[in-house]
Amino acid sequence: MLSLQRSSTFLAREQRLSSYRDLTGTYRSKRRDVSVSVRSSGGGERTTRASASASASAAAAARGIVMESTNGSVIKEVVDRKSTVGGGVQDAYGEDRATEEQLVTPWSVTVASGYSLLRDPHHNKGLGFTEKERDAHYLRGLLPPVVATQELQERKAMHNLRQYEVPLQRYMAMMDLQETNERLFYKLLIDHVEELLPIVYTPTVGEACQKYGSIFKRPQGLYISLKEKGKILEVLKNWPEKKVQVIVVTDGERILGLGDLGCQGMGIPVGKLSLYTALGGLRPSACLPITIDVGTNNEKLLKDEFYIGLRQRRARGQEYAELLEEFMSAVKQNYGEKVLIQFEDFANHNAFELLEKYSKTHLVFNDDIQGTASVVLAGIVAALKLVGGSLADQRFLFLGAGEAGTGIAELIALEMSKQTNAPLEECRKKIWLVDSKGLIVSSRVESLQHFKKPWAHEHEPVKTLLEAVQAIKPTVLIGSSGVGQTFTKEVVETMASLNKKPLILSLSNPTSQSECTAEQAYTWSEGRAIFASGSPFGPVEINRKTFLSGQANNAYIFPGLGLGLIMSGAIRVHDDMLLAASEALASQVAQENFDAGLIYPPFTNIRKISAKIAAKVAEKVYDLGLASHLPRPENLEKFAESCMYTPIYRNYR
Ligand SMILES: O=C([O-])CC(=O)C(=O)O
Ligand SMILES: [Mg+2]
Repeated sequence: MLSLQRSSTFLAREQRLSSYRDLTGTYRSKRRDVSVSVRSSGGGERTTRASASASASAAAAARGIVMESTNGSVIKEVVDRKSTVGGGVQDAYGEDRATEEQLVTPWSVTVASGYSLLRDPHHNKGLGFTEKERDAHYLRGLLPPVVATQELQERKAMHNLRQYEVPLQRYMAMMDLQETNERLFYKLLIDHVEELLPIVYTPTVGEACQKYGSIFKRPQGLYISLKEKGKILEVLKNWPEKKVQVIVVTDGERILGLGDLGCQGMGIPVGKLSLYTALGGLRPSACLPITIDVGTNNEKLLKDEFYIGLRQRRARGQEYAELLEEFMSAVKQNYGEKVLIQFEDFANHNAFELLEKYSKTHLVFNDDIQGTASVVLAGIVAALKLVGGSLADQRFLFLGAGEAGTGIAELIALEMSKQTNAPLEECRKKIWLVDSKGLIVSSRVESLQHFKKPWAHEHEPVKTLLEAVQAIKPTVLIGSSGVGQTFTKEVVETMASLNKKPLILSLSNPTSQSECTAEQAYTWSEGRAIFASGSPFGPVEINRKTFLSGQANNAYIFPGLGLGLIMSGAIRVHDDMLLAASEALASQVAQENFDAGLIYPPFTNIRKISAKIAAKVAEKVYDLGLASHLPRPENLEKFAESCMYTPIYRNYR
């Protein structure tokens, strides 16, 4: 291990000299931001932003000369740890390989200082700037005298957050923190993951998306609308970070189980990516949230004066396909083929098509189809310890035959086929799906959408879920319908009458859309159900006995999966990687979890779990010959851990 120091040129004084007050007395800058390519003398190219008034510095920087600000201050900041692999030197993600000699050669970037430093969320430390830093970086007088540690700031932030009783207010406070002091935001999220996950993620993020227009303060992520057609590459270039490694993109048509929220779906990519960093250790600057706005068919939003998106109905067909094609090509052109693109919360019809089309040419995966499948398979495999029997001994019934339902069904069938050597087709026959028209059976095959066809087995028509439970006699019941309260008392009671330990998974999000609550599942099954849900439920007390339930949410999988793909330099996603992720997660359920009736490990250990998932995924990537970061690190789990971002404040010297 060695650490890389890079020197940063701070241009505070130049900034001041070139600033003036406008007529309203507001401080204005004469400079225009320009993109500048900064090349280290060692040859590794970095692109950053500098200012035109600093063009001399920029030009010098571009030639690899370390510039000093006009008063001569140069700041060195320690950047993320580097690891030595196979004699060459590689950064934590396998990027920018350089020799040791090159690494000690400084390269320069321009970073704000003084007043601007306090308003730069990536570098701000609040009251955490030391006396020396205050002197060196023009902060004297801009902060009160006290110097507060990050731990103290964390305690204060948590104290303040807990004063809010309304979850949406906590969400807004967290977003404010992310936008003002990124490292403190991640420290909070990592150290209090169980408490804060329901705030920055489901269920509160769902409400935030519904009200996104009215709570909107500062833009987060990148908006690409029909207006940007023909200019998407330019739009991507406007994003300030150049080393993007993962993009989460939505078109907002099916946000959780809340339906079409159009442009306001942005809360989802933002939330998912904050988990990539907090749970999976990807650097915040490597994460890019994107919302593609092709309109919305949500009448309420179209009439809402605070709506932030295009006020038109959704583009479909060729117009939609062309915009997406331009987007996908622009991403590859701008970031290369190793950037991971996670499709999130697209409606069924587009989700399957986009995945099918772009999985051949890009590093893509659909979290709702594949991430959910991987996490649910893990829960089922773990649950077998409590339920008994093998995977092939179970009968599965789904309510909901969309992305999640068919995605999970297919991954279960694949795993079953792997375990038993039975043909996939045979394994699928143990899995039944109910959609809005009843049980999916062969007599309906002509009218079924293509992704439902493999599940049309021989059976007489069955109209309702209850009748389907009675007819199929499942051991496992899975809700993926996006419709709340559909696992009725009769349905759960029937499951309990058929099974000693019925496995019931209510996956739909947010909490309002859950097929049943934890309390209902435990009460109606007389405490015999093994239950997990997509959104979290607290402990339930029945007859003075406490029941816990796990969260079957793709948040267990995508951060580790993403880390594994990125650290190995994967160029394609393969089903075997999803199975590997699933096995890795299932193996993390400890005896004490089982004893408490849980089929998932607690989120408190999630960074360790993510490292294990990443290692297993990377192993598959290497085994399948899809890795571009060579040579393969010897200990993948240690390597994954060493890659992970930590939110501790850095020293500016
Ligand atoms: O976001 C979540 O909590 C899980 C998910 O992908 C969805 O429900 O669409
Ligand atoms: Mg989703």
